[in-house]
Amino acid sequence: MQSLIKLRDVRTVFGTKVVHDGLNITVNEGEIYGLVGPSGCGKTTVLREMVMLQEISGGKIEVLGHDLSTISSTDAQKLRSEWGVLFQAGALFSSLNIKENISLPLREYTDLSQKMIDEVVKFKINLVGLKSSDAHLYPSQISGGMKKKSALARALAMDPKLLFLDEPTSGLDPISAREFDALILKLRDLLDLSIVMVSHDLQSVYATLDRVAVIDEKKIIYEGDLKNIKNSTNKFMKTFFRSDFEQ
Ligand SMILES: Nc1ncnc2c1ncn2[C@@H]1O[C@H](COP(=O)(O)OP(=O)(O)OP(=O)(O)O)[C@@H](O)[C@H]1O
Repeated sequence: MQSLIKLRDVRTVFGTKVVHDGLNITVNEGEIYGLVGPSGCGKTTVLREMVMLQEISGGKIEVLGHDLSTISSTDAQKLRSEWGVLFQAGALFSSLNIKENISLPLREYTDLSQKMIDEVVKFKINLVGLKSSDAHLYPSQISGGMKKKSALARALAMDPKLLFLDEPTSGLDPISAREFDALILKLRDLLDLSIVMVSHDLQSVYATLDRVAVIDEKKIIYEGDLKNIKNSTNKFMKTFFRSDFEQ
């Protein structure tokens, strides 16, 4: 199996605060890989480091065969078009409607004609389960679930191999959250995606993840499938995966 993302001995320091001290992570092709851990352990920061929004203080990150610390700006620009990102906050531009939001990456990274862009956007809107008639609505006019779907459609605009999701079900009601889990699984199979997902949502973790990495005390304290979790003696893991320990 090919590994698409490799973090080796990654260190992250903000001022005097050490957030990560030697993270090792391997994300394989085709898997849905989760990052969990206590609040403030640096899950979002790892995701930002993987997509070149945050520099690391030490170690090495490789994504799709590129060492991020030595990559040229041309390769970096190309690499950015090979992944999609769904961040927790500020997902959509409020002054643009759904169609315009999804069009953004196509305008930035391609020279497709307006007609082609409209076709791609129409397809993506359908792919995530929105209606064609939703295209002209603005973020303020749609539900939380629809916003997440729109942001997902935008993340998928460029047909990425890799998708990064930061707490995709946060703020959603339980029904919409489970619907979003199902959508992620469906899209992974349909589009052959590899997905890295930060989550606090235990149901989502069990419904979607193939493997999980647990960050605690600045390190990865567990990396593997969800079956072996109950052998852990770590306090966070015992609390987070409580139902597994009670069986
Ligand atoms: N740009 C920054 N400058 C200074 N400190 C930062 C910066 N970004 C993150 N931090 C700090 O790094 C730590 C990890 O933050 P991060 O948001 O990655 O945690 P998290 O695990 O995603 O948290 P949560 O689960 O609460 O969302 C926090 O203490 C945060 O304050």
